[in-house]
Order: sequence, then C-alpha cells, then structure tokens
Amino acid sequence: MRKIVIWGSGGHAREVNWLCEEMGVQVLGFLDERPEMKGQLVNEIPVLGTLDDIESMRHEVEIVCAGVGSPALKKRFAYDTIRSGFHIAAPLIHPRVRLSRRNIVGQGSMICEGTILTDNIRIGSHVIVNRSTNISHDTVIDDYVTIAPGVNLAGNVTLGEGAYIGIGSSVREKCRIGCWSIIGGGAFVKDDIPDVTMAAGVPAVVKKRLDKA
Ligand SMILES: CC(=O)SCCNC(=O)CCNC(=O)[C@H](O)C(C)(C)COP(=O)(O)OP(=O)(O)OC[C@H]1O[C@@H](n2cnc3c(N)ncnc32)[C@H](O)[C@@H]1OP(=O)(O)O
Repeated sequence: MRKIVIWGSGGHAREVNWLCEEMGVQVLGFLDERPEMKGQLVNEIPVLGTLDDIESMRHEVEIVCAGVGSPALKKRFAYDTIRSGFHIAAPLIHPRVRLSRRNIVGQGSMICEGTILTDNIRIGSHVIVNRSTNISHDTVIDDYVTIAPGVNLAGNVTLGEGAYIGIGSSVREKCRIGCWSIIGGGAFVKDDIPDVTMAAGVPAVVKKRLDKA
C-alpha cells in the first residue's frame, strides 16, 4: 500500500489528507517546520516534524510537497525533499475526476474531485488542480502551478511555472499566464498576462508587478 507524508498541516494539507482517504491511500503524517507543531495531531494524523525527523522512513514513503497552496513554498519543499533523498509522490487523482488517457500528470501533482480534463493536456510536477475545475484540450500547466476551485481554462491555454489561478476565474483560449503571476478570484483573462504580475477583474487587467519570481 502507498504510504504518504504531506508537507504542511493547514487547511489544504487536511484536504490532501481527505483526498488520500477517498483514494484509499494511507497518510502516515504531516510535515511542519514550526517546532510547536511537532507531535500534535491534526485530524488524528500526527505532525512528524521535518524531513530530518523521518529520516528512517526515507525509502518507504512518498512525499507530497503540494500540501500548501503557495507555489513558492511548494518549490522550496520540493528542493529540500529531493536533496534529502526522499521520493516525490506519484500523482494523486480523485476517483471522481474525468481525464483522457492522452493527458500527462507530473510527479507530486494532485487533481481534486469533480475536475474534468479533456484531451492532450500536460501538467507538470507539484501542481494543485483544486475541485470542480474544467481544463480544455492542449493546455499546458507548468511545475508548481496552483489552481483554486472552480476555475475554467479554455483550449490551448499555457500556465507558466508557479502561476496561481484564483478561485472561480476563467482563461480564454490560447492565453498564456506568465511564470509566478497571480490571477485574482473571479477574473476573466482574455489577453496574455506577463511573468510575475498580478491581474484581476472582468476582463482581467494588470493590477501590479510582484516582488519575487
Ligand atoms: C480551498 C481554498 O480556500 S483555495 C484558495 C482560494 N482563494 C483564492 O483563490 C484567492 C484569490 N485571491 C485574490 O483574488 C486576491 O485578491 C489577490 C491574491 C488576487 C490579490 O491580493 P492582494 O495582493 O492583497 O491585492 P490588493 O488587495 O493589493 O489589491 C490590488 C488591487 O487589485 C484589486 N483586486 C484584488 N483582488 C481582486 C479580485 N479578485 N478581483 C478584482 N479586483 C481585485 C484590488 O481591489 C486592488 O485594486 P485597486 O488597486 O484598483 O484598488
């Protein structure tokens, strides 16, 4: 049986735990860098500490780095996890997801309940596709992207590394969302959005440049 350890112990990590329950996959614990969290129980699952604390499990567990929504934090957890010699989890895909066999989903990514992915879609590593999302043909989603619940992506959309797509937003066909950019909840994106930029509204307009890639 697969044995999973999830980075994070907050709301999204608990939702990942529920996803694992729905899939019949065993979760051994959560990882959390805050010393005060070590030894606590979250939904009856122990917070184990950090990777150093689970050294002895290195060869038996799969680590989910996408137990947090922040793309930057996912990237840091993934680097630490790989550098420490742990295995990244195979994709977690809820049984009530519809996807064609011609789609590719990368390591450490998750696809939550009620999502539909049609044809020839490529999803990178450590991507979160949250509940009830529609992803259309030929879309490309790069590593560390987070898609909040209820997002609609039309055909041939590209989401650059680390993009965050806010709850209930939609992206028109052939648009590209730049790396580490954020789309506000409820937006309709009809033009390309540059890298490291926040855009929001209907139609979405650039609101500000962000500090960090
Ligand atoms: C299971 C879960 O819970 S998953 C989590 C789901 N949650 C989400 O998807 C959250 C989405 N987040 C948002 O929409 C946020 O508003 C963000 C991240 C886009 C912006 O947050 P901040 O950086 O704090 O933006 P800030 O408050 O500085 O706003 C900047 C401007 O954008 C506007 N703005 C911010 N968000 C939106 C939005 N969703 N739609 C329209 N305008 C927006 C603000 O009104 C402001 O406009 P102004 O400059 O004309 O006054």
